[in-house]
Amino acid sequence: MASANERYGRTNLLQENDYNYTLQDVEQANLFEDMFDYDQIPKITFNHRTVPMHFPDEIWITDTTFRDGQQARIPFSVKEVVDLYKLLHKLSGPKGIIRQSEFFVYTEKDRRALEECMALGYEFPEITTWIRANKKDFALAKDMGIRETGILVSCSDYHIFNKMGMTRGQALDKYLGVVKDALDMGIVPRCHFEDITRADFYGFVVPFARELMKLREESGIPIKIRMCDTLGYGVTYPGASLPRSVQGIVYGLRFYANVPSRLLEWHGHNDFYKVVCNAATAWLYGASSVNCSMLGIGERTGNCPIEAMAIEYVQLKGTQDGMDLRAITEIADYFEKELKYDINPRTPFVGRNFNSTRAGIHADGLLKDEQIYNIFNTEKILGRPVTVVIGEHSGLAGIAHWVNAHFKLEGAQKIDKKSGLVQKIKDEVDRQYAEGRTTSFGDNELEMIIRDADYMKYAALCAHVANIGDAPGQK
Ligand SMILES: CC(C)C(=O)C(=O)O
Repeated sequence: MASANERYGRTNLLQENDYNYTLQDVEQANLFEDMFDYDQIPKITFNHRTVPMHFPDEIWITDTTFRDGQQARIPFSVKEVVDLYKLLHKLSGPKGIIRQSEFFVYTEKDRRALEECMALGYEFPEITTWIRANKKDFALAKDMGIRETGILVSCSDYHIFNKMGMTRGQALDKYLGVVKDALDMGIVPRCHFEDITRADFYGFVVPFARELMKLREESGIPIKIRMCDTLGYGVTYPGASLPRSVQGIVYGLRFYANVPSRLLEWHGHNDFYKVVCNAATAWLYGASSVNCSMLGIGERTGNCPIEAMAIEYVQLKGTQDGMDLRAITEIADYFEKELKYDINPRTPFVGRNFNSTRAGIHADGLLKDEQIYNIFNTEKILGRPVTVVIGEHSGLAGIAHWVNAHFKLEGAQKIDKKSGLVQKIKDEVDRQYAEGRTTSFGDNELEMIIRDADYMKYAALCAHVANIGDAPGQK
């Protein structure tokens, strides 16, 4: 029998360009120990090769909350999946910016959640699955009316040699066999290239992708490649070398393996704080799709937060394209209230304090013109008015801003920092700090201070809020 090197060699591959990288069926694993010496912090190396940007005409987001996200928490109930899926649909909008969401189908409960979401009849996000790579699971997905499914095809030697105990040739044979099974059943395979940022790009990743594109050509079925930055090693610095260069990976798959943008998807993790920038870079260099989870839940430090990429989409495209960004706030509320999930208060776009200030000097600016200290009109776009947290340094301006926002006072109703009520609140706040308090004031506490300082005024403020149909209380 021909060796893997011969089988996947030059003659066996598409010949569209001069760079016909062929499988290097090496005897020893290449673990890139110059970059990844396990006893040291990994290194970012540079070969100073830069690649051109190529922003696809159409970009979108896919969701992995119910797969990678769910793996890192107590499993969701069927109702929770359905509720969250409805919010994803709302965020997605009619153009399907949140295009797909992947579901497990292992257990009875998984399948019930999937069926209930399918029964909603939404076009977006399309429901896809993630399955074990065997014929039984393919049949299961097919029977449930699933068009596309994810399959694990780990591609670094850490996985091929050290986890699966195979050679690259054996791994390639196995993966192609599984993909062929999916194609035989008429299912679109989404190949999850696990650990691509530690894989031999020219010796395994590109030759494998070329074989997949050959199968795509033969079958007419669009085989997708998901580039999985499993441990978050990807970097976006110009001239950084492979396998860590995000733009290098995307460019290489497009150019050396002829994978079209619409079949390329980036899936990152946040181990080195780079997950959002890496995903945006994947878009900018030619991947149409980035894979995310709500609030970035997922293994270890998590996945790329879907809300971050929804906002990034608008920044890059200059349009919301039908997305309802207020769904971001509803998702955050659902996680906090229904799932009892703690969101770090500083988390951009969803944390309690993402648009709040404690500094009196900032509050003073906010009182004069909100734009001075708020990133954008967070009330209009996300349903999150800018807030002031009352602490030791909030000052009269901060307290006045808090009263106006908390009791929803507009225009002439607004109270000024020189008002007697504001002074009384400040006196009490100062008194408590002078007695040794160190924490900031909660909304309820401040309400009680107002009630004790001026009961009639407090009753009038509460009546005002009740009249405009909302209870007081900032997020
Ligand atoms: C299991 C794989 C596909 C994954 O999610 C990852 O690499 O992060």
